Parts: sequence; C-alpha cells; structure tokens
Amino acid sequence: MKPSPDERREARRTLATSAYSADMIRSLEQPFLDDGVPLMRIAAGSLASVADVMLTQAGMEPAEARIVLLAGAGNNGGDGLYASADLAGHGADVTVVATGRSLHQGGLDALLRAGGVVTALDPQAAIPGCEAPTGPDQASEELDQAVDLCRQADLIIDAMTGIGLKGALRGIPAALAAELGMESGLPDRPAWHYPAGQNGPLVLAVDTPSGVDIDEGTLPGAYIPADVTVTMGAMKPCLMLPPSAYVCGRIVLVDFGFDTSALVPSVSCMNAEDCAGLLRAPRVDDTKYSRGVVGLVTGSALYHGAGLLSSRAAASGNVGMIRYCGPEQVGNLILQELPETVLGRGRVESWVLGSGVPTRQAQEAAGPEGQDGQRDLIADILNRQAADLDEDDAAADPPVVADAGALDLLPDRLGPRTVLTPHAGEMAALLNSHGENVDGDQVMAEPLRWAVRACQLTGATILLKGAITLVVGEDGTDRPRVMTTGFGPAWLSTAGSGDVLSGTIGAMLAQNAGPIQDDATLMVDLTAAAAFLHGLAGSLASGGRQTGWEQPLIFDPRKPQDFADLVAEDNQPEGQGVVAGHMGQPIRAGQVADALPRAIGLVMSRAEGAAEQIDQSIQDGDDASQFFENSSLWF
Ligand SMILES: NC(=O)C1=CN([C@@H]2O[C@H](COP(=O)(O)OP(=O)(O)OC[C@H]3O[C@@H](n4cnc5c(N)ncnc54)[C@H](O)[C@@H]3O)[C@@H](O)[C@H]2O)[C@@H](O)CC1
Ligand SMILES: Nc1ncnc2c1ncn2[C@@H]1O[C@H](COP(=O)(O)OP(=O)(O)O)[C@@H](O)[C@H]1O
Ligand SMILES: [K+]
Repeated sequence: MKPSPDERREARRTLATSAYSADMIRSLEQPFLDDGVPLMRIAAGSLASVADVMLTQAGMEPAEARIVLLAGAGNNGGDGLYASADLAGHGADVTVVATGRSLHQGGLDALLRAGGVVTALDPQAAIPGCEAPTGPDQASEELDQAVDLCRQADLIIDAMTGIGLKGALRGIPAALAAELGMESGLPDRPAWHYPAGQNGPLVLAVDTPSGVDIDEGTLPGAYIPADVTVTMGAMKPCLMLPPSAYVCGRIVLVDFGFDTSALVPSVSCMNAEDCAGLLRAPRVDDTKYSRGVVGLVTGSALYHGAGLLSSRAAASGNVGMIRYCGPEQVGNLILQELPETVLGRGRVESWVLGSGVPTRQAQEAAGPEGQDGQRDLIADILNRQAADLDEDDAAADPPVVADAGALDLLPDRLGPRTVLTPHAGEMAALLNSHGENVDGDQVMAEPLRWAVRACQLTGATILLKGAITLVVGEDGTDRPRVMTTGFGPAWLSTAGSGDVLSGTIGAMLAQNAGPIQDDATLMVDLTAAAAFLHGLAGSLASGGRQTGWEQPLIFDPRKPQDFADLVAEDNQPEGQGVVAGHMGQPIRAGQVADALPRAIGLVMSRAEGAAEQIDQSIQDGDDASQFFENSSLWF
C-alpha cells in the first residue's frame, strides 16, 4: 500500500534526524545491492543534480564550469566518477585527480566516454589510459599541479574517501587535503553561512568530507571543509556530531528508500515534533502542583545573577511553580523580578543545583564572604540521591540537574535521573576527578568519546554543551543513547546562558515527573528537548536563522527537479530579505529565558496541528517558523 503523506513525512523526519554507523549503513545497502538496484548510479545522478544547483546558485553556467574531481580508489570515488561523467556529458570541463592506485572501473569508463581527463598522482598507480608519475620528483610536481588546478576550479568534488575511511587520511589524500583544506582543527570563520565560492572554489563532498571520522565525528587529521555534503541513503554520525558536523556545510540526504525500522540509530537529533511530544499540555483540572514544581539551589553569595537566571528559565518553562533556596539577597532579587517564586524548601518534582554556586576552590579563595550554605545543601540533596540508589529506590527522590558548582560535589555513584551539564572545561575537571587525564581542548576534539566516558564513570545522564550539544545516557541496553541538538545560534555563548539552560532542563523534568518515575531512559530525550528549546529561544531572541546545525535537505532521486525548485524558491529575492538578516543580533541570557514561553508555545501549537498559528507567525515575520521547515537557507 502506498504510504499516506503523513507517513511519508514521518519517515523523512526519522531519516533526517537519525544517524547510523558505517557498518549499519552497509547493512542497509545490502538488500538493495542484492536486488540489483544501481545505488551508485542513483547516488551519482543525485550528486550531479546538486552540483548543477550549486553552480547555478553561485552564478555560474554548469555547462561551462571547470570541475576537478578528487577520486579515491573505492566506491566513494566511483560515485564521484559517474557524477563527473554526467557533468562532463553536459559540457563541463572535468579533470579527475586519482588519489589512489586505481579507480572504480565502471566509473572510469563512463568518465572517459564523456570526455573527462584523468591524472594519477601515485607513482604506483595502474589506471588504464593514464600514465603514473615515474618517480618521487615527478609525483611531487604532479601533486603541486593538481593543487593549482583545484584552486583555479569552479567546483571541487571530494570523493577521496567515504564510509570506508580508516583512521586519519594518509598519503596523497592527506597531502591534498592539507593544501586545499585544513591540516587539522576547525577553520576560523564566522558561524553563519557566507556566500560559498567567493574566496575559492565551491566544495561538494561525496557522502562525507574525506578525512572526518565517520562514527565518532572527530577530525583526526587533514580534511577539506565542504560547502555542501551530499550523503547517500542515510545520515552518518559524523554529519550530526561535533566537531565534524561543523565542516560538512549544508547537508543533502539522498533518499534511497532504506528500511531503517529494525535499527536503533547510533545518534539521534532532537527536533520540534519530538520535543512537542515531551512537553506536558496543561489539563482541564490542573493545579500548580500537578503541573510540576521546580526547586532551585542556584546562585550564591558570590554570584547572585545565576540564581535569578535559572529561576527565570524554570518559571518560564511550563511548570506550576518554582521554589528557590539560597541566600537572602538572591531571594530578594528573584522576588523583585519573579514575585510568583516561593522561597525555601518544600515538595518539588525536580531539583536544579549548582548554577552560580562556586566550586570548592573558588569558595575557599573567596574566604568568609563565600560561605552561604549552598554547597552543603547541594551535597545533601545529591547524597540522598545516592542513598536511594543504594536502597534500590532510585525513583524515590526527584530528578536532579547538577550544574557548575554542583559538579565537584557528586557522590561516587549516580543514576540516570541525575543530569550533569558541564561545558568542555567542567567536563575535563569531572573526568580528571575520576582518574582520566584530559583537558578542555581534548574534550572539544572528541566530545562523543568523553561524554560517553563520563556517563560510564558516573552513571548519570550527561549533557555536554556546545554549538551542537550532546546528551548521553542510559538506553536500557548495553549501548548508551546519544542525542544531539544544534538549533541554537552562536550568540547563545554568552554569560548566564548555561544558567538559563539548567533552569529549562529542571522545568522539563518537573513537568514529566510521572513518566520519569516509570522510565529513566526518558531522561536523555527530556534533557535534549530542553536544550532544543533553549536553542530555539536563543534564536527567537536573536531574530536570526543561524544555528549550530541544520537538518539535511532531502533529495528524492525520482524528482530531482523538486530539489532544484526548493532551493531556488528559498533564494527568491524576498527570501533573500530574510536570508540577509539571517545572522540575527547579539543576545543576553535573560532574553533567552524571556523567549522560552514563545518557543514552547510554537512547538506545542505545531503538535496540536494548529497550522494557522504557524502561518500567522510566518506572516508576522517570526523566524521561529522556519526552524520547522525542512528547507531553509541553502548555502
Ligand atoms: N556499496 C555501494 O554500492 C554504495 C556505496 N556508496 C559509496 O561508497 C562509499 C563506500 O565505499 P568503499 O567501501 O569502497 O570505501 P571508500 O571509497 O569510502 O573508501 C575506501 C578507499 O579509501 C582509501 N582509504 C581508506 N582509509 C584511508 C586513509 N586513512 N587514508 C587514505 N586513504 C584511505 C582506501 O584505500 C580505498 O581506496 C560510500 O561512502 C558511498 O560514497 C554509494 O555509492 C551508495 C552505494
Ligand atoms: N557556538 C555556539 N552556538 C550555539 N550555542 C552555543 C555555542 N556556544 C555555546 N552555546 C550554548 O550556550 C550555553 C553556554 O553555557 P555555559 O558555557 O554554561 O555558559 P555560562 O556558564 O556563562 O552560563 C550552552 O547551552 C551552550 O550549548
Ligand atoms: K568524500
């Protein structure tokens, strides 16, 4: 039976927000290959269409374009060769630089038939119809010439390696990538998209940018940052995980029609629909207590503001009430802005601990002025959690968010109902206290590895902050569950933003107290949903469209024109108006907290299918609506 439009939309949402390891991708491909489906030809046709759109968007005539294909010896090179054959067939001037010792035979034949030219860089290359360099000197000369050729090209198609990459790039691919792209680390450039192709050739990566680690999302060595990555069949972890996802450019996912229903994704991305399902809709007979109460032990004698910011977010996060515990001056400050706050302890459905509370070291350095009892109260709450675990009654106490100053008060053993929210520096300190030897830069370079490690060492749910935030926690299986969210603008990295995040998570947990008691694995989804809302609120406050990560555009190989139309539409002159303002404006953390109710309302109204409200917000020029569309700024 033909799927309904709703089913199709749902399937595509799953496709866009689920990433599978290289091994899983091969298992998805296999039944198609067994059935003789020409996946490589479909991949290549899609690549050629996207290349065409890229060139056109950049103001070039595809039939007159100078294209260089960097082709490896594997199937990734094969994809590139068939695509280049298509492009050459339409008139483009195509040169293939073979980076390995051979080329995919079928692809090479097609390319040569279409009039493409091949250069080999490896002296040991055996490629029919192509002479290999005779020795190291000629090889090095040829390499320099290939680099020059690439620099003068309109478009570089990077098909050196895909999911077959092992370790960091070596040899000729590494040398080319270091010259044309990055030798290591991230490029230093503004967070928002800038017109691609202005400072050099356009770069189109085939399946993944060659050199990024497929399953871990790291940058182990040289690679070429892409303007667009066209990925085949399904998302790979490197397209969603930091830091590699930052160098993939706009992602286009070619829908082969894979059946992913039997697989648990390696990484999933939080999105508006899933978030909507996790927000508790108020009931007709609700009371402020049934909607959830958040308790906060945040702010301190040393840092007043964090108490206010976390409270402001919690109170704005769709709950019935907040209780604040802390120094009198901070309580008074909160009451001035949030007179609805109740001061002092009482029954709560979640705790937010530690934002704006000094670490042990900072408190000791401050002397008597830093003594305010906050750390003692936090330690008491955390220890009660640990005692519950020991008594096998983990659900007895409310779930906890442990941030900043709570992170050096953790008992040895925690459960998934405790969320730790370190940034990279705090993560390093946390890991070091558990016997690892790592600094903040190393955490940033391998965020997945270290978030998983922290989860294993502490037993807690881990949220590691960044432009793409990672959440790792229990899945009820022996594999941790990994979620990402990157829907916030770079403007969110501002003082107090983390305090707003902890309050937002607290509110998400309090309104879901019942479901969490039944199922601790929900903690990952709820934490990621809170981070998603935090990002969306940041976007609303900044008024821009720039985000840490954008959902892939889906390419239907049966309807290539749909894609071209979609991109063209998105770049209409009036669309450009939105696009021109896409970077938005700087924000303060308080504005993020204030935008939270709007973010929640938008997400929930979408869940209720109230399309008119979304339409209205589009007419009102509300950029939030664009977060929900699977089309946005092209590149
Ligand atoms: N199996 C299929 O029929 C399909 C495969 N597809 C493409 O095929 C790709 C996978 O193809 P393969 O399995 O052949 O693997 P790849 O082509 O991704 O990689 C293998 C090649 O990379 C080289 N390589 C590996 N590690 C290296 C390193 N560290 N430094 C330098 N070179 C290195 C190898 O020597 C080999 O030449 C996918 O990424 C996708 O692009 C798509 O066409 C869809 C269908
Ligand atoms: N480049 C970025 N793009 C989007 N969000 C970011 C970026 N950098 C940081 N963030 C987000 O901003 C927040 C910063 O939190 P944190 O480092 O704890 O700040 P503070 O301690 O000042 O409150 C986190 O939610 C993080 O995910
Ligand atoms: K590639």
